[in-house]
Amino acid sequence: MSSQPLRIGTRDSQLAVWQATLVQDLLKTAGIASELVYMKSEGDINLVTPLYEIGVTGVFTKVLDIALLNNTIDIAVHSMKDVPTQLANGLQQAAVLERASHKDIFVYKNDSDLEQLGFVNGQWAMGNGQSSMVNEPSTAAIHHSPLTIHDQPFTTHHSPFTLATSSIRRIAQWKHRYPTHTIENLRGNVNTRLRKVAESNWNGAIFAGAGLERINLRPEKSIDLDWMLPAPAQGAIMVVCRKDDNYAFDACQSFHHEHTALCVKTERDFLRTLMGGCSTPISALAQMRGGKVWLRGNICAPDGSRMVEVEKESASEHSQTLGVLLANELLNQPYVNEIVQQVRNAKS
Ligand SMILES: NCc1[nH]cc(CCC(=O)O)c1CC(=O)O
Repeated sequence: MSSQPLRIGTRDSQLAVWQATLVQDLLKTAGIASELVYMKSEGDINLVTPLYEIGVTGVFTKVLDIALLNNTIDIAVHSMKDVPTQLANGLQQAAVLERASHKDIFVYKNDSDLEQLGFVNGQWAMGNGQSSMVNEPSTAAIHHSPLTIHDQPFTTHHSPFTLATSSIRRIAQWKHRYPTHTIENLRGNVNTRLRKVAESNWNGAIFAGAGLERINLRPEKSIDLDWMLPAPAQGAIMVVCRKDDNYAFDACQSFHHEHTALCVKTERDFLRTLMGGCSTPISALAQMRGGKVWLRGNICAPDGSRMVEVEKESASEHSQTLGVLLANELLNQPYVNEIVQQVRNAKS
């Protein structure tokens, strides 16, 4: 149908352009011509009223959603963790790329800071009440939701420590582990945030490992936060197209990564079942293990005073519903409804 190049919409940050260029290269490998269309995520788009009706949400994705629906681009490339769990009406997922690192990382100034965080001899000390590191989950064959209620912080010496991040999810998990630390706001794209950290007196800041690694900006002084559970779909890239656009959809199938798509779907089902919307203190990580899907997820009180975490492994026939199942198990645990209420109140 189309001999015109596919128009790939992207935000104009370095990371967004890198991700869109990756998709362009993959399309080229599949013999499909494309071009990049750059958009500002905060533009002066005069469509405010219809937005609600067409179901557009998401500060990073809105402009590209509208461009798709207005037929000025054919596909949009997003960091999947920024995409609302409910896509705008008229749009569909065309592909999910193979996941890069899902981890949050800590970018720091001085090696002595690591000791203060309990990272000694190349290992994270466990806080009281902490279970295994999230990136080394238990390998028991099948287990049904062994539950851990984490309500005791990691304790270390009480020197002042300032962490910079604006993510509710990262703040909550950090405060849960280090309740005495000070948190500073840090906004902007990754380049801006790295610069602000370098110019500040803060001890350090948290970034998504994938974001910095993709554009070769991961500093030497950085460490994987193996105890922190990531945002649902962190490290994955999603390509979106119009629902009726078979050409664009088909064009993306050569790089659709089935395992990644199943894992991030599971994480996003977990998130959606607990609470619609993004920027919540809800974390989740799903991984394929010997043909099964393993999922761990948690919700934190925004002030870090509590964290409730659950995990479950599913035979493949149940993998489509694992995220919903685990979220419902979490909702039945003590404190969770209370935390959900706190989060809802904080958002409205
Ligand atoms: N919310 C911003 C955002 N969205 C996606 C990434 C990084 C890439 C990814 O997670 O896939 C980042 C930056 C960060 O969290 O440090």
